[in-house]
Amino acid sequence: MKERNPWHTPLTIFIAVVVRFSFLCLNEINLFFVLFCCPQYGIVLDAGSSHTAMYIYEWPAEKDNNTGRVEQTHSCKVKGPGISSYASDPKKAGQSLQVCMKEAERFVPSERHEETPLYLGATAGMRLLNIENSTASDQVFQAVSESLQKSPFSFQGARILSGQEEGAFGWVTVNYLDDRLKQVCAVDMDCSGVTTGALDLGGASTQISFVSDAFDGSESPNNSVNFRLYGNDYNLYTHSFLCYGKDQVLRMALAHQTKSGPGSISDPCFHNGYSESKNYMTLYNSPCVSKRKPVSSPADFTHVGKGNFYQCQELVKSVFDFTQCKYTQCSFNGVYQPTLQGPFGAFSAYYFVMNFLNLTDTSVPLQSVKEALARYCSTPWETVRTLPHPGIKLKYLAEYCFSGTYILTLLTEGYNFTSETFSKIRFIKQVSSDAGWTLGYMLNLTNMIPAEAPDTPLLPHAGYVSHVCFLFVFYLFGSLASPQTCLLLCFHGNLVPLAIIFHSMT
Ligand SMILES: O=P(O)(O)OP(=O)(O)OP(=O)(O)OC[C@H]1O[C@@H](n2cnc3c(O)ncnc32)[C@H](O)[C@@H]1O
Ligand SMILES: [Ca+2]
Repeated sequence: MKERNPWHTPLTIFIAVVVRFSFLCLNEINLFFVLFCCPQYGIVLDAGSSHTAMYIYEWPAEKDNNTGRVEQTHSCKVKGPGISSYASDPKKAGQSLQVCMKEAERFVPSERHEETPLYLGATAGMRLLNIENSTASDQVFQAVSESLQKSPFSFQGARILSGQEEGAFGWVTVNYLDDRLKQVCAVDMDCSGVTTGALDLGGASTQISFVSDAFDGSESPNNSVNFRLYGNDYNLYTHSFLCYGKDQVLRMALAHQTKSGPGSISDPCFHNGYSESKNYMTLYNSPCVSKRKPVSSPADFTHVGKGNFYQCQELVKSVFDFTQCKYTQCSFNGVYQPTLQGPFGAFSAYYFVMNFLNLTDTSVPLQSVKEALARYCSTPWETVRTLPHPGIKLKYLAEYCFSGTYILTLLTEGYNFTSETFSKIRFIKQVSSDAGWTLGYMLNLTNMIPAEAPDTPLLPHAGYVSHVCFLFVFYLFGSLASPQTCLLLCFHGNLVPLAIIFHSMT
């Protein structure tokens, strides 16, 4: 007769089961906490030409974040102009960021402050200041860096983004938010058609970025950016036009009209009845126009509006150079551009302006959009000014006719969108997070988008919860049924030492 194992008593079996449960619980609770409890944070300051904005991003703490769940949880608009405007008093540039940084301290839990990366990226305003006066640009960076070093976050540096980076990270953001990057493409299958192009219109520069079959980078390597994201290769076309943001183009249009130094101009891009005195020095105080300053002019000129969209369109066209192109095809100013392809997301000023004008519906024929804008431009300034527009600055109100005309001219004459392809554009402000380069920049710097697709996709959270519940129930019933089943289940949890104990008991 087989001798009874002295360990095989109800008490030892009970203890073993309890120990096993504890291990299982610790294991699963640990994973549960990693997934649900302790999010991580990242902060990006977008130091644009017109203003600075702070964005706080949050994501689950799991290491290989390929779940596409980085979310913008808060944003803060810095009061005052962009940091490049503080060239004559750089300390103020640093001080201007403090209110938003204090806000960040409240929105990121204090126990996470130290490990939260903080980045500042500057765009066209600082690019222009750097061209104009690199010492002043260095001093502004010094001041903002000193100010950000005082924050409790892990400051990772302040730098100027190249135009190419600005365009490429804007494209990454749009496609990440649209969930376009994780689509699995079969070998030799073309994945380019499934991405969204990005159109960003700032105050001092504008970017166009898209994937095109017709572009392999060979014709114009400077416009080519290669990405490998989630196992897919992308050869992105991107170009940034410095001075073609809407504020600098307005300067160029005014410079065009004041090149002979008159005391008054009649501007078709401003409403009839608009009349403002403007300063020549202020107008020409930018590298985008400084070379064109008239040799003799009074201190000021009177800027008078005459509200004519079609004449405004002709004026705006004069800021583009369509005469030279050494490539097979160009957009403008001799810049190569392959044939447009795919849907496009247009954000920043594209959205602000078209949204104000009620022209974001691109299923409306392009001709009707132009007619609507022509009607708006011919509205007297007195009517526009006195209609209720809560929260809209008077300066923006005065400029919407010009801005809308510039946007349509840039898209159609500049980038070659036609009546057919215009409908492929979506004017967007947000897709859960704001559209812009900041999210793409942070995803890149924190290595959040893997080059290769993961072998086994992570369990979605709902799946994870059912997994834990299933294990508990399965294990409980199995253990109650027999110690042998209990032994078998021990291996499931890879708890080899516990399994050895069980083995000695049976
Ligand atoms: O990219 P850069 O060129 O550095 O410029 P930025 O980052 O400062 O530019 P934004 O996208 O923030 O804004 C683009 C332009 O839109 C203007 N803007 C912002 N809000 C607006 C609104 O509600 N209506 C009209 N224009 C607006 C702003 O002054 C800029 O001239
Ligand atoms: Ca910008």
